[in-house]
Amino acid sequence: MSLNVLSVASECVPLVKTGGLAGVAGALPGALKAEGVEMRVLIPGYPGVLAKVGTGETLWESDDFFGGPARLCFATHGGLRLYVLEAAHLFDRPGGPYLDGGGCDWPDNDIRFGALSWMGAQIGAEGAGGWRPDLIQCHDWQAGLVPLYLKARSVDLPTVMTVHNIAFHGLMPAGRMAALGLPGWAFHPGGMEFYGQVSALKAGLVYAWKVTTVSPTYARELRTPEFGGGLDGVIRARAGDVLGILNGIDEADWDPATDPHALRFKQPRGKAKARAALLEEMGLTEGPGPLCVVVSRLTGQKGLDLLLQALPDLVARGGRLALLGSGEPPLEQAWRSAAERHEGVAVRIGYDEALAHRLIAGGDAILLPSRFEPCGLTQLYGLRYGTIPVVARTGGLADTVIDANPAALAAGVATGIQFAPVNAEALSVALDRLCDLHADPELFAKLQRNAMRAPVGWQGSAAAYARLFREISPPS
Ligand SMILES: Nc1ncnc2c1ncn2[C@@H]1O[C@H](COP(=O)(O)OP(=O)(O)O[C@H]2O[C@H](CO)[C@@H](O)[C@H](O)[C@H]2O)[C@@H](O)[C@H]1O
Repeated sequence: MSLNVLSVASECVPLVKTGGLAGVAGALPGALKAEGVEMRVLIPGYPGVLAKVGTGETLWESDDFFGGPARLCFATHGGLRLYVLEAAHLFDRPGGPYLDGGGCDWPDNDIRFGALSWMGAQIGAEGAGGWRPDLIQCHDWQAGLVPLYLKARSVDLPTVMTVHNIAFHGLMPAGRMAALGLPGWAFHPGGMEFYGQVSALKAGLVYAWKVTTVSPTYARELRTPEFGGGLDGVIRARAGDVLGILNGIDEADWDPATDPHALRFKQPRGKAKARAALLEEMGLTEGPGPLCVVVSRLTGQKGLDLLLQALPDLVARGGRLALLGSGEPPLEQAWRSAAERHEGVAVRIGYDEALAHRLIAGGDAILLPSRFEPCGLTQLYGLRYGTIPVVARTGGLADTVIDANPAALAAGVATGIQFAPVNAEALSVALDRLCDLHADPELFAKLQRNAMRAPVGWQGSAAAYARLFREISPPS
């Protein structure tokens, strides 16, 4: 029997993307279709979204929705069925979904995403345009208040809180509770309170029926003070309800044989042209070592400051590095200077989807020295393109890459390199191992073939989500 699921997300590919959450929110509806789940996505009507989906049918409207007029409309785009929350006073702004043009959080993000969550609960309670969800999936803090809004309305609808990154809590001053229509009874340490403030993510973790995160290892790590971001106690308290389900990637979008952005190939040996084109595009010369690539947000999480420290060793071994990223200004600056200092290093600061494809197609290896990584997507793209992932042994990186240790090499199952602990020395050793493997073309090609065969799609994970959804929503 078909199951209706509403997914509430602050970003969704192909409409708006700042990071991995958008890829997951955009891919899950398609992947779940085969499992008999109809998933519709509720997203904010940012200008870029409205420009793409146009004016849909109005399903709900109000003159005073958190301080201004708003309407909910239904639209379809690229196979997605969407509920778009149009509220100009909240979402019609320049800049990104969360930050203004200067890179600062919008001061009313709590209201903006509180409003999104309220609308999720509204659709849960009353349906929209004749469609009613059997369950709501809430992505990260921006949708964290949905389960609480439902509870406050005494609506007993199953909810799943999905954590893509526990580092973002969605904190708001307690004084905002009235404006957000949040119930005072939930403001205590066992509820939504986090050290005197409201945490939207904590509300989701406490009041959702189930909690998922994007890899089994991250699900275990979240129970520890090191990775739990102050919410490890809540996760431990709900241990029986927390499940790690690995992300997949969109295998049509990320297919080396059909990629519209890069030179195409089917076998590792076919990568040579994409590699040569990439060296040229990035202004790098051929070297004796591997061509390493990075596509990443530039934040402390991603550990790229560690790579800056390990860089001289890599370059000394004839390695090359091409990096695409944007994020924290000091890191952007440090990478710009690294490119000036080292001839073998090229850096592009910015967000560029097409270049990301060319980097992943042309690289020999993709580097993810993350301090924590709930799942990670670029190592999965790397596997699919035979671009060997060199990863920190944490979260989803530990779950998706098989280290090329002697046993795995002998068994013919190795797909990449893992390192631990996550520091510059261990990363240097890993890069040294990469150089050694790369120096043996036959062995390296074997690794690449293994990588390209590794399962990176949604199939298994979509089935796991569907099982969980069915387990908690009784047949209607
Ligand atoms: N400068 C740039 N130009 C072009 N594309 C760029 C880019 N910078 C990043 N990207 C793209 O953005 C996405 C990043 O996804 P990740 O999973 O690697 O990390 P993120 O930390 O955003 O996601 C969080 O959520 C996801 C989804 O659950 C988890 O996998 C992850 O571990 C968690 O931290 C990838 O699709 C990547 O190609």
